[in-house]
Amino acid sequence: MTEGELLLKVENVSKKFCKDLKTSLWYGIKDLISGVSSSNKERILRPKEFWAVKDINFELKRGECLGLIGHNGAGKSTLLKILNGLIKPDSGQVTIKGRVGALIELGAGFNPILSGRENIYNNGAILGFTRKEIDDKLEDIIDFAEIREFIDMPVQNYSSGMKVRLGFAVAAQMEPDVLIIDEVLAVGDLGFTLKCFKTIDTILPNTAVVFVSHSMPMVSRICNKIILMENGEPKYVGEDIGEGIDKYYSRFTNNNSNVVFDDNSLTLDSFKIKTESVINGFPVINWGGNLKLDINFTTKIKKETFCIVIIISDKEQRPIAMLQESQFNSIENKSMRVLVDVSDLQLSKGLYNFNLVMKSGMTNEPRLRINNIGEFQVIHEKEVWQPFLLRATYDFIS
Ligand SMILES: Nc1ncnc2c1ncn2[C@@H]1O[C@H](COP(=O)(O)OP(=O)(O)OP(=O)(O)O)[C@@H](O)[C@H]1O
Repeated sequence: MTEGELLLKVENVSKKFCKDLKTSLWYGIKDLISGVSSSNKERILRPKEFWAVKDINFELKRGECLGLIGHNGAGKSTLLKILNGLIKPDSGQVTIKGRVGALIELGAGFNPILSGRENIYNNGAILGFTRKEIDDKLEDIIDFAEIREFIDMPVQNYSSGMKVRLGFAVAAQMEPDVLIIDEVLAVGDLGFTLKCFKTIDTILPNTAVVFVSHSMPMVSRICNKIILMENGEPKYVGEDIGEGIDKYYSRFTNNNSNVVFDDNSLTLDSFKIKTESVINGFPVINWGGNLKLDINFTTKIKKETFCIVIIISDKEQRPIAMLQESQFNSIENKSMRVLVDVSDLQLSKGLYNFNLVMKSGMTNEPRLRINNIGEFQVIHEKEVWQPFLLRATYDFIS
């Protein structure tokens, strides 16, 4: 076993499906009769057919983890099934060296009427282990899955979480060379998910992992390569996880700001993020640079003290930071302009948006709240997913 050894090679893999079953069956019969041998025919779409996976290429070495991301229906699971040999591609080739452990669909690979224990033996045998070898691993698998009480119950009576526990325990404890994991991990509870990530960290140096997920924090946590799929096609393939994730998020961005609350005591005229460059439609701020905002509004009531609150959220709408609040006194029907400056912005690389809240400085009651009022991206010259930096001083005492 050598680190860096090529374990998985995917060359020009494509798979087409048909949108309706009747036509699909008809094409199947036609193909059987005519014997589709020419690769040209395989690359042509007939009416109602579409590419679920199109021209995917990548290589994965021992110790590498590939994150496969994309919107619903992008073709990720189909590609995993091709890798696992469950589906034959229409064109292209998959070369795998060594043993494959896969956790693809809930309960897939298990016989529902057999018990958990019997299924462990079945799966082990499929992976090429002898009965004695499985005997030696059995206890570890049952312990890892934490389902000892239910190990002799038919798998069809297992809960979703129990199926995923058993599936991951078998896939990971059988020392696979290539480990394929679909979103299913999300079904496990937090304790089990954390345990799975710990296991992936432990086995990763000896394994090539392909990991499908919609959770970008999970992808950025474990992957060192990424493929973004869109309608079956690779939209980004590379080692800059941050760039792949940004491209994924930018597909879902909507520039419509969202007025959540408005009591008509002031109107927002404009909210501008002042930057020198714009990439892919987003204002760009260099990591450690200055964030400048230019906000214009008109106050409609007099003798009110307003408090301005600006919150920065990430693309999953989690609040990440809040700017220091500030107060101002209103004058009836008066336009006001406020310039905001935040220096040394050390947010991680990625896309962010602002929520703006104007509240009464006296009662704290909200007057106006607008979500997703402006988006920006933080970039960094390094290709790593830089975490949030906290300034610290170190006192070395000898
Ligand atoms: N057996 C099949 N017959 C016909 N179409 C199929 C079949 N399996 C998948 N598809 C279609 O292929 C496309 C890709 O599906 P796939 O399950 O690979 O997407 P995905 O990226 O895994 O999506 P999700 O994030 O929702 O799991 C979808 O349009 C789906 O409807």
